[in-house]
Amino acid sequence: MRLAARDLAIGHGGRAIGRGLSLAVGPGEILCLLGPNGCGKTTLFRTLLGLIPALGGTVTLGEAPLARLGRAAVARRIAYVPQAHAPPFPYAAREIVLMGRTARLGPFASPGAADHAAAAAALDRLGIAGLGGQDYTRLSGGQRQLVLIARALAQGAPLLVMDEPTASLDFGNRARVLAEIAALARAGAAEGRGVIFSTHDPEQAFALGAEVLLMQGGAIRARGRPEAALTAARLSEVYGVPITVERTESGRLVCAAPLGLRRGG
Ligand SMILES: Nc1ncnc2c1ncn2[C@@H]1O[C@H](COP(=O)(O)OP(=O)(O)OP(=O)(O)O)[C@@H](O)[C@H]1O
Repeated sequence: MRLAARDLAIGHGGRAIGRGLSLAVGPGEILCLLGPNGCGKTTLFRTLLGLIPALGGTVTLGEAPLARLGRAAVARRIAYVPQAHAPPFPYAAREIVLMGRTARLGPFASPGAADHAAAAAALDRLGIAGLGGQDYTRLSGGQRQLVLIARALAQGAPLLVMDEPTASLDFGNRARVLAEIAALARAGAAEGRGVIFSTHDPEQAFALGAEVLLMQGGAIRARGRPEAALTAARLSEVYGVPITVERTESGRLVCAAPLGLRRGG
C-alpha cells in the first residue's frame, strides 16, 4: 500500500497555506516531516487523511484516489496519531485503544476477543498496560500520546501517519516510540507498514535514517536522505537560529543551537 500526494495545495476554509507538495511513502519506508511551527505539517497530514479537502493536486492510496474512498476504507489503510487531545467523554484508555479496531468491524459489530487481545497487546508493547483501566481524560499529555500510538498499532493499518508522536514524551518513552517506529518499518517489507511522522527534532531523522521532507512556509524546502537534506546551513536558515550538525565519536549526528542567541540577535 502506497500513499502518494502530487502537487498538493493545502489550507483551511479555501485559503491556501501551502502548495506544490509532493510525497510518497510505501511499505518499509519512514518519511520524517520537519519544519517550523505553523509551516503546515498538521494541515498536510489532515489533507493526506481526507479530513480536510485538498485545495489542488491529488492524493492516492494504493491505486485509488483518496477522494473516492469512504472514511472506513481510509481508516483500514491509514492509522492516524493526532497530537494528544482530550475526548469529550471519560473513556478508559483501553477503550480508546479498542476504537482503533472499529474500522475493521462491520457497521453493527462489536469488538470480539481478537480485538480486545490486539488492544491489550498494543498497550503492552508500549509499556503502558497499567494505564488500560484509567480514565483517558485524566492521563498526562505524554500518557495520552502513548495511548493514541497504541490505538494506531491496534488498528493494524499498513500505513501510519503520526503527528509529533514524541512531542510530550519523557526521554525513555521518546526512545521507546522511536524504536517502535523503526520496528514497524523493518517489519514493513513483510507486513507492508509505511510511516510518516512529524517532529521538531532533526536528530530523529538521523537516528532512523528516514527520508526527510523539510517544510518552510507551506512549501518543501529540502527532501532526501537526512545527511544531505539537513545541513547546518539549511537548518539554520529554516529555523532562524545558528544550528550546528556534528558527528560524535560513535558516529551519531547531533544538532545544537548555541544558547544566548535570539532571532535577529
Ligand atoms: N482550523 C484552522 N483554521 C484556519 N487556519 C488554521 C487552522 N488550523 C491551522 N491553521 C493555520 O494553518 C497554518 C499551519 O498550521 P499547522 O497546524 O498545519 O502547522 P504545523 O506545521 O503543524 O505547526 P506546529 O509545528 O506548531 O504544530 C497556521 O498558520 C495556522 O494558523
